[in-house]
Amino acid sequence: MPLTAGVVAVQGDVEEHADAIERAARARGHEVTVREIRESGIVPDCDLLAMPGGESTTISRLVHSEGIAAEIRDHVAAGKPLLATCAGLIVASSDPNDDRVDELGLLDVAVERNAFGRQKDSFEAPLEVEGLADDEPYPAVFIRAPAVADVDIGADDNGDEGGNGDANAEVLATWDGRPVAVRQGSVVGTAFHPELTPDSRIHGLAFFENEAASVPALENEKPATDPA
Ligand SMILES: NC(=O)CC[C@H](N)C(=O)O
Repeated sequence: MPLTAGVVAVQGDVEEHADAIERAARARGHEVTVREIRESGIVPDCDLLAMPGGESTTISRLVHSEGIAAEIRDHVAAGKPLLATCAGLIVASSDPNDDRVDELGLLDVAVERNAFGRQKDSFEAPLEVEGLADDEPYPAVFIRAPAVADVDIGADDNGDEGGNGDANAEVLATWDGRPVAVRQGSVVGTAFHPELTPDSRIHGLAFFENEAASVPALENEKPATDPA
């Protein structure tokens, strides 16, 4: 059975995420169909989900108004993998430190928007990322990126449904002393844009090498831990 992947397509690098998902999946012997998500009704069919960057206030407004927010929460509650990048990480967090963002509360972390300042609007950094298929630094592209300000802040305090079960958020990578990649259960969040490099190891980590996430097994499968 081919996998179905969804990319939240209200804003951001939708095609680039779709390409990275296809590369990561095919390298592991999965066929994958990628669907763009602009309205409700698609997420329930998806095995994997990516929520791209863009502008977090806009993305959060649209995922709620289109009825996608509740479906993303159900997806995560079912243990299916979600990769949330840059503004997607802000929206997935439990505390965006900004009232204009209506967060999903899927990662028990607080974030700081635009944490790396104006001078460094965008930059590339070689990151050591825990859990990658090999030890090569990951070439991470940061664009007006957030950072994680606090890990494990517990359930969100605004009464939203969601949260991420009993798992703790763990830091997978830091830059400049600040956490920039985190994982909690089946959710991986990055402050950077893994879709903007040819290196699909972050997509591989989020979707195929995360033991806490459920992805349908391949038929006649060798274990999905085989590095690509
Ligand atoms: N590249 C991005 O996704 C930038 C995120 C944006 N600075 C925000 O706070 O929403």
